[in-house]
Parts: sequence; C-alpha cells; structure tokens
Amino acid sequence: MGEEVFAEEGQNLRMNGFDDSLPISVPESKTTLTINDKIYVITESSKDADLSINVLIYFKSTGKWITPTVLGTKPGLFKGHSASLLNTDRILITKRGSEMNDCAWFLEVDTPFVREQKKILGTEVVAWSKGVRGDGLVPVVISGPSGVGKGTLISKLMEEFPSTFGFSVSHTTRLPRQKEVDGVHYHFSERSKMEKDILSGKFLETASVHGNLYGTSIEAVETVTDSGRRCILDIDVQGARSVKNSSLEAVFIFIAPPSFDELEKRLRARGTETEEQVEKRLRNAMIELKEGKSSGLFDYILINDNLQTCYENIKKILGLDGASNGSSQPCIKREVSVCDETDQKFVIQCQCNSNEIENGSKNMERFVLDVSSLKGGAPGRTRGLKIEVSN
Ligand SMILES: Nc1ncnc2c1ncn2[C@@H]1O[C@H](COP(=O)(O)OP(=O)(O)OP(=O)(O)O)[C@@H](O)[C@H]1O
Ligand SMILES: Nc1nc2c(ncn2[C@@H]2O[C@H](COP(=O)(O)O)[C@@H](O)[C@H]2O)c(=O)[nH]1
Repeated sequence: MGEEVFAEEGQNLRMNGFDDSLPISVPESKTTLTINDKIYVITESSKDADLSINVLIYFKSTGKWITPTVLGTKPGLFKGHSASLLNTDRILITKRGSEMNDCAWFLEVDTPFVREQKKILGTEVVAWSKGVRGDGLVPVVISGPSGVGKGTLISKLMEEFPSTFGFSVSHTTRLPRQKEVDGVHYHFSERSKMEKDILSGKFLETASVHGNLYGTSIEAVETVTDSGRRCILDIDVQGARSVKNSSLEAVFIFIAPPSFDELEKRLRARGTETEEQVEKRLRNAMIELKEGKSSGLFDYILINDNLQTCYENIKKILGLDGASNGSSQPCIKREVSVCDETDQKFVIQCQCNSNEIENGSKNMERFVLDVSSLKGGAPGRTRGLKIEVSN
C-alpha cells in the first residue's frame, strides 16, 4: 500500500487544509492514494441522487495539482466508492450500489498501457478498466495481406454466430467503397480529425496502411465487449504488433494465401482498387507475408486455399467446433455496500435486491473479490477477477 499522508488511505475522507489548495471545488467525499511523489485524489460529484467519479493528481514535491488525461470509459453513476492500491500500478475502485458484475473497476496509473500513453501524449495519464470475472474470451485479431479473404471469413463467422461475435469497427481515412456504410464497415474519417483523436489517446493502435491511416479505437473494442460478445479485429500486421505490445490480450491469427499469384487474382477480381492501388497492396503483401510467417507474432497461421476448410479451422481455434458455445458467465445481481482488504482479497458485503428479499432469501451476503491473478488491463477491461462466496 502507498505511504499514508493526510489520513487513512483509500477511505472516504475530508482532508484538513489540503482542500484549500485544490484547483477546483470538490465535494467532501473523496479518497486519496499515494504512490511515491503522487497523491491520486478520487472525487465524487453528484448528479441527481447518483455520483460521478473524477481524478486529480497532487505532486508532493512541487505542491502542484494536475488534472490527468483520463482514458477509457469511467464507471457509470453510483452511490459512493472505496479505493485500494494494488501493486503501485493500479487502484481498485469498488462501487457502492452497483450490480456484482459492475462493482470492481481499476484505475490504471502505471501499467504498461498507461506508461506508453504517457510517452505518446506527453501528459499525466490514467486509464479506467472494468474488472471482468474469469478470463473471459479474449478478442480475436485476424491479420493478413489485402485480398487474402479476412473480411470474407469474418463475415461467415458473424453470420453463423451473430450473438457470439462483434466486429471492431475501425477508423480509416480511405474513401468508402460502393456499399460500404459509415459506422458499419469503418468509421470514415478526415485525416486531420483522426490525427487529433490519435493525439488525444482514443486509439488502441493505428497504422499507415497502403497510404491511408487505419486505427482501432478503444471505444470500438469496448462497444463489442459491453454487448457481451467476443471482439474480432481485422487489422494489418503493424496493427497486430501494436496490439501484441499493448496490454490487450488476444488470439492472433494470420491468414496467408495459397500462393502469391492467387492473392493477386483475388485482389484484382474483387475490383475495388485502381491498378496503382492493387500494385501498392501487392508490394505491401510481400512484406506482410514475410513478417506474418516469421515473426512469432501470430499464434496461428492458416492458409486460405479452400474457403470452407479455412473457415472450419478458424472455428476449431475459437472453440466453435462443438466443444464450446463461447457464452459468457451469468452475472450475480447484488448491491455492494462494504469492502475490506486482506492480501489481494477484498471481502465485500452485499445487500440483495429487494425482490430477492421479498422472495425470502437472506438479505446480506459476503463475497471475496480475488485480484491475485489479474490479466490484461486497459483499454477497457481487466480480466481474471475471481468472485467467490465467503464462508
Ligand atoms: N478461399 C478463397 N478462394 C477464392 N476466393 C476467395 C477466398 N477467400 C476470399 N476470396 C475472395 O477474395 C476476395 C478478397 O477477399 P476479402 O475482401 O475478404 O479480402 P481481405 O483480406 O478482407 O482484403 P482487405 O484486407 O483488402 O480488406 C473476395 O472477392 C473474396 O470473395
Ligand atoms: N492497423 C490497422 N489495420 C487495419 C485496420 N482496419 C483495417 N485494417 C487493415 O487495412 C488493410 C486494408 O483494408 P481495406 O479495407 O482498405 O481493404 C487490411 O489489411 C486491413 O486488415 C485498423 O484499424 N488498424
């Protein structure tokens, strides 16, 4: 835990004298956590009967306050919080008055993702990440040269398993093709707008591909995850490498053509690019094929010769060949009211929903939130959370 400064850390408190130097007027309810020179102050501001959460950083050595760049989606409205420091790289925030599957959130303050974003943005950065029970189903990155059939394979998957998979809609500066719909196939963007969004940290990864900018926004992945579906990313090899280096865990699949001639044939037959663009894409394909097959970046390399065979192989990799239906765990609906810490385990006292009380079940229960095997992290989700009934 961080060193104690003004009062007991991680507890809601009023900071004597400290408040006077706050850059903005903050409500009385706040928690502080100290990591070396920085004090993270987590405040709650009221919106009707509910609260919204905000973060400020106080530098002890200079006496200066900073409002950090906050990445990710912050927890929705709630009725109070507790905060505990985990391994000096993230703060566990437990929400009161929330459902069990929404009670544990992480404010990442020094994870690899946050450190990378600090370098890119040149500012103090923190990132919100929602705690997800179990390992969940990690996103699927599908990569390979242009024209190899990635989009065709992904469409088949989405058609057969519409409630299991969700497509991460990328941003691009390239012009839409006929029949491409903004917001469905891509978010078609002006270069200047996309560059601005990159600088403000909205993207998980971006790359210059065949002369245009392409990128996966954090929101694109979160939108799919929030819908309870497994996220599929169709990105180039540069993008796959960036995702691999980020804290987002994923399964990496590289799709290769049976031959270069066949790739060229498919790309030309698709008829969506000019001759100049086809040549550029084929030149880039040579590099991508070399990198994809040799870099160790990909967990699986599949040759898309016969479309149906390749599709069946993808299904096998994703456990969709009958072994598993990929459904997510049901959530437990309970109101969180108290949190205590014991060695990477947080005991949470919960109040049942009123309809459960009416049905005669007991109205208070204790759960243990075990954070000892967290995986991944921002953007958006921290997996590996265990929640068990306390004896
Ligand atoms: N196994 C296959 N055999 C023959 N044709 C195929 C096969 N797979 C896909 N195709 C065809 O190849 C063309 C390119 O496929 P697709 O558009 O899915 O490629 P892609 O990898 O998504 O390309 P890009 O990266 O440019 O978006 C399409 O016309 C598609 O119908
Ligand atoms: N790094 C990223 N690459 C992306 C993304 N979205 C798509 N792509 C790749 O770009 C090429 C060309 O796509 P096209 O639609 O113009 O044919 C292809 O290889 C895609 O995989 C992204 O968000 N990031």
